[in-house]
Amino acid sequence: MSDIREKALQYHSEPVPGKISIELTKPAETVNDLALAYSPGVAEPVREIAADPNNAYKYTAKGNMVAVISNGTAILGLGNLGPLASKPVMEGKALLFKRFAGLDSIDIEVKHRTTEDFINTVENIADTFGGINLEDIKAPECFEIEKALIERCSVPVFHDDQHGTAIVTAAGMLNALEIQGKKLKDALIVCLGAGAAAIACMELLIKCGAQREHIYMLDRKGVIHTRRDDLNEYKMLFANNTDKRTLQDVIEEADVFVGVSGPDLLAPEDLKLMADKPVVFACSNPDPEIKPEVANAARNDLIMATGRSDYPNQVNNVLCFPFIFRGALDVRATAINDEMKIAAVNAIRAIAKEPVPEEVLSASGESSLEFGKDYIIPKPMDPRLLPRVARAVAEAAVASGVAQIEMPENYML
Ligand SMILES: NC(=O)C1=CN([C@@H]2O[C@H](COP(=O)(O)OP(=O)(O)OC[C@H]3O[C@@H](n4cnc5c(N)ncnc54)[C@H](OP(=O)(O)O)[C@@H]3O)[C@@H](O)[C@H]2O)C=CC1
Ligand SMILES: CC(=O)C(=O)O
Ligand SMILES: [Mg+2]
Repeated sequence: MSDIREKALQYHSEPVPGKISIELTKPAETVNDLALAYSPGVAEPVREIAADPNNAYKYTAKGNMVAVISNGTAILGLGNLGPLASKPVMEGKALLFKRFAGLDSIDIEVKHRTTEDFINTVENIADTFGGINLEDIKAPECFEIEKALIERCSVPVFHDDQHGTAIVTAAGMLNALEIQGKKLKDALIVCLGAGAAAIACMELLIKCGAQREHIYMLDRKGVIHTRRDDLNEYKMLFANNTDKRTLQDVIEEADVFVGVSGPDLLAPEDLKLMADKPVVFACSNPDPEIKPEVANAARNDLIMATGRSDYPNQVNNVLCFPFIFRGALDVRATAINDEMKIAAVNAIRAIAKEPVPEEVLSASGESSLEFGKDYIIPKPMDPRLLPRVARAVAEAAVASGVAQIEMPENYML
């Protein structure tokens, strides 16, 4: 067994299987405790909630609880391996919610026959939670699922692979282009992948200033162009009127490569065709579109990021989802809208430009980190992410009218 395989399997199996458990927040030792926790005392909050559903926030764990829900159809870049196989990733997301934002989270893996079955299942359990984080659901079904659930649920529903990835990609990209002396509005962009992450990343980059006609998107069949007759409505939005057909055709003189597709799909020869000072985000997990050591051997003027923790510049939705849900739940936002997403982009990118705390250096095994080629975006364990991103998101929710309560006094200060 390889070193990482052996260590990972041991980590997941010992001392107890899995990565999460449930803890009690109230005493449950005596007859009196049980008379409050269960029968007869529990009837009182039941009556309160039946009279006003908002009382669930007062008397249950709902307001601090996020469901991580998947059907296992796009588990990282490993593909459609089914709901049960996605459980380690979903437990992992729950671990990250708790570790980074103090949010309780439970993973739910759903078997279903039709897309409508999945939507109904989630809709029917949504009120139990403060928010729903959809995860690793493949395109194009993920778009229909998220849209239907946003319409039908009163708690925020957020497909992390779309919007969490897009927020972190936009934050990292704006910083990387700034370091390379380029502007997003001028950048020629190649996006390998045309699924959940790709469509959302490109849409958010456009909202941040990129030009749609400067983007070439590719799927398994090559460049997405107007003469193809096999495009779904989401890919159609990125169809270029062009004669270019292959990755090699479009990557020539490109400023930016975003990979949200699969492993080892960008060859060093392709990378050499890019413009001076390119930005390469090879974000497929666990294996990127090009390994940093291969990319850096091919040219030395690039900024390189991956989705992994073991290389510099981790562009991964972990930098977003714990904090955006924290902010959303703390003002009881009914949705996570564009204003909240852009607030998260700006808050994340600003932190990378400030001196790095000692504890982050120590947790990263680095003696120094400074805004530049190898440090375009904060590390996930940076303690400034929680207060800064959550506050920015909560303020944006209040300002944009989706918060159901006011900003808590001195929130995250
Ligand atoms: N770093 C991060 O934070 C994140 C990274 N990702 C990574 O992005 C990747 C995609 O995830 P997601 O969008 O959720 O999955 P989807 O299944 O929704 O989309 C996958 C897309 O990749 C395309 N693709 C797959 N293989 C190839 C190939 N050989 N050549 C060109 N295109 C290819 C598919 O093409 P087609 O449409 O033709 O099938 C599809 O458009 C995964 O590797 C995942 O790990 C995702 C989310 C977050
Ligand atoms: C990071 C993540 O969510 C993914 O690769 O799917
Ligand atoms: Mg994912």
